[in-house]
Amino acid sequence: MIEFENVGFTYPETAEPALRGIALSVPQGQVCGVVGAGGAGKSTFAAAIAGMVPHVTGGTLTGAVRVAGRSMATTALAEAVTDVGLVVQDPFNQMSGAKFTVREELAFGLENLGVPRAEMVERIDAVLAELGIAHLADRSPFSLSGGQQQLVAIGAVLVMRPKVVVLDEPTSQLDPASTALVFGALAALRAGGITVVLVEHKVAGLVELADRIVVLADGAIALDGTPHEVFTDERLPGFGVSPTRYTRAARQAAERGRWPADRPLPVLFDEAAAGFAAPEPIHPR
Ligand SMILES: Nc1ncnc2c1ncn2[C@@H]1O[C@H](COP(=O)(O)OP(=O)(O)OP(=O)(O)O)[C@@H](O)[C@H]1O
Repeated sequence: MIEFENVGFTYPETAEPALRGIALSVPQGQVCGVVGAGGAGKSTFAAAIAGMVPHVTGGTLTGAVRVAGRSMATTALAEAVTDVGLVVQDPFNQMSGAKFTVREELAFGLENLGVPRAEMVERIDAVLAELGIAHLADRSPFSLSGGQQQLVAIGAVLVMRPKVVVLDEPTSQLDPASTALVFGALAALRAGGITVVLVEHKVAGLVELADRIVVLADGAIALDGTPHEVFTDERLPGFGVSPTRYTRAARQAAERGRWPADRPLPVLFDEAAAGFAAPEPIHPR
């Protein structure tokens, strides 16, 4: 669904490329998490999938980024929105600012596309139900919590029925309760079979949601694997990404012979609890 063919990108008036030699293929329905240190290129990578790089940023893109077989470099942004939806950190900035209710906010992009009224209502009702925000339909978007606003921003993307949704740190400005709302919405997207690319620092949520994790470092792919492969990889801290506290604790325990040798290191609490509760290995005297 998403193809990067040896992609490099340099912002205007900068010397160092922000992306280098990126080659990857994200199949339809996959949830791909993206992590990496500050400045590693995560936002640039996300923006390249949505065509903002290079259409909005300018700069020099080499190689090809394709979504659903279409090259994003030659697809007009107005057309790309039906293929890829982009959700960014700050929900406030994503509001049209012109609309009085959540329902009208969700109608905004559809009106621009000229979608017939009856279909608009159908699409909006379906998305409100999917995200569990039907009760907010007649509220002003500006009266909502940050988490609710982010759900509206995700909803505004979903009504366009994109094939791919890209989210760049959608929870970074949110408190734990709002973060939980957004992760709930992402789980609904996942269940709906949509292809998702999620740049996210909150590892516990990411590990539960993602099928795959890509680690970016200096604009290149440093690691690419399942959440367990990547988050238990000893090289991870070298790329500026911390393993979870459960992996760290179990690794220390393993060094002291106190983690079952046949058990993979845990990433999440439940796996750690199960490993620590396992019977002590019997040491021959
Ligand atoms: N508009 C821009 N113009 C010039 N350089 C930019 C621009 N945006 C980002 N960069 C540079 O490109 C590189 C990658 O930045 P990017 O924002 O993609 O990284 P990131 O991994 O998302 O970082 P963070 O986690 O801090 O958001 C960095 O060196 C950054 O300084």
